[in-house]
Amino acid sequence: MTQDTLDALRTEINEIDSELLVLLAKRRRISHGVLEYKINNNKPIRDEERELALLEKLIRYGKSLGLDQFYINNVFQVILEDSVLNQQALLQKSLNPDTVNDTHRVAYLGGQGSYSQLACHKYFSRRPGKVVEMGCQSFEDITNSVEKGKADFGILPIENTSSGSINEVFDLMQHAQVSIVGEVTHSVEHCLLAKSGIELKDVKKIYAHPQPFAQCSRFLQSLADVTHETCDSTSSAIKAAAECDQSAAIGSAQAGRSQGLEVIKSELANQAENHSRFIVVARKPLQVSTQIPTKTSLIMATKQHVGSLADALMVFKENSINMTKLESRPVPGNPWEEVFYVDLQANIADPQVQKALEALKEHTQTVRILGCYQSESLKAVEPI
Ligand SMILES: C=C(O[C@@H]1C=C(C(=O)O)C=C[C@H]1O)C(=O)O
Repeated sequence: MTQDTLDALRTEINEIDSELLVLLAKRRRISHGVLEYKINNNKPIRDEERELALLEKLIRYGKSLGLDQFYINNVFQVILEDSVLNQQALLQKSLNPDTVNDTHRVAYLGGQGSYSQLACHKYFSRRPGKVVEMGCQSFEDITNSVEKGKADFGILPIENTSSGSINEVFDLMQHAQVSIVGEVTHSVEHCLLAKSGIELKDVKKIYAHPQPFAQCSRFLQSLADVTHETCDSTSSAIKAAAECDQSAAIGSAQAGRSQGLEVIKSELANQAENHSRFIVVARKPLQVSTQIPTKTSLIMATKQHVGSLADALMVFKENSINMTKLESRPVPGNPWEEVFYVDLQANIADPQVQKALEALKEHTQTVRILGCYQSESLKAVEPI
């Protein structure tokens, strides 16, 4: 094949890709039209039956064109998720008009290339408006900026599939005067990053934030004679590695590239599926439509009786409310006292949920609602 034939084929591929983009944009616009029907008729945004029928039909048609089921399913799951999350974000925007600003000042941990910055980009990509990024040095700086009105939103990592709950953030939420207004899950692909020419055997020091150190503990144990230096964010770890010889940092390939570092080892996390869930906080709570999947997070201190936690949890069961997370944390200054963080699949605008929260008072000393927000974890429908 000649260079000219290759160029001609690539031109054709470029044209097809552009056509695909035009069609994807058109599909998204039409799905916004469907939203109007759902608003007027008070229907849930997600229609799983329709999604399943659509996927099955596409898989059948795709097969007749020589495309396999796995490929079609993967492509269309991404398209459907985008369609549903965009409709939900638009609906939320119409319900909370005072949050619709031209610019959102967003505080997150670290700077260029931090995982929090990637989560920030993902969350705000579905929300119109310009994002002004405010990289911070600590989680406390983030909540302080939101409390003082220096930032409109803060992004905080709350849990990870490899290292579990991020206790520092749970403890901060006990007292921070902020509300949870959203969540975003982002896959975290840890790589070992170093200056060009450095190989794994040359590395004597690894820089990272404590979370990546915890999430890659198995890989780190396999290295002999390597020291670890904790940094306050992934971006500062990458900067440090960019300035030192015989050293490396743990971060995303993308972040490493932005500082001229190369990937010398990838897939470092203990779990192959390494995802972090971030919460988005703001000063004021949001109103969430009952037409979309919603989460409510709360902190409660139960009474000091035998079985009081069990009694409190029974309230959720009796009201058919699904609990997706329960976490206990000590109360600073009160040894052996605990508070419980609870995530519910619930909307506080629902009378049944209000009834449950009222009943909860009987079994608790305090209950504080941390926020009610759009749940972004959509469970994909599975065609057979
Ligand atoms: C667009 C719609 O809303 C959602 C998105 C769908 C899509 O993008 O095809 C299908 C079903 C719904 O979950 C719809 O109901 O048709």
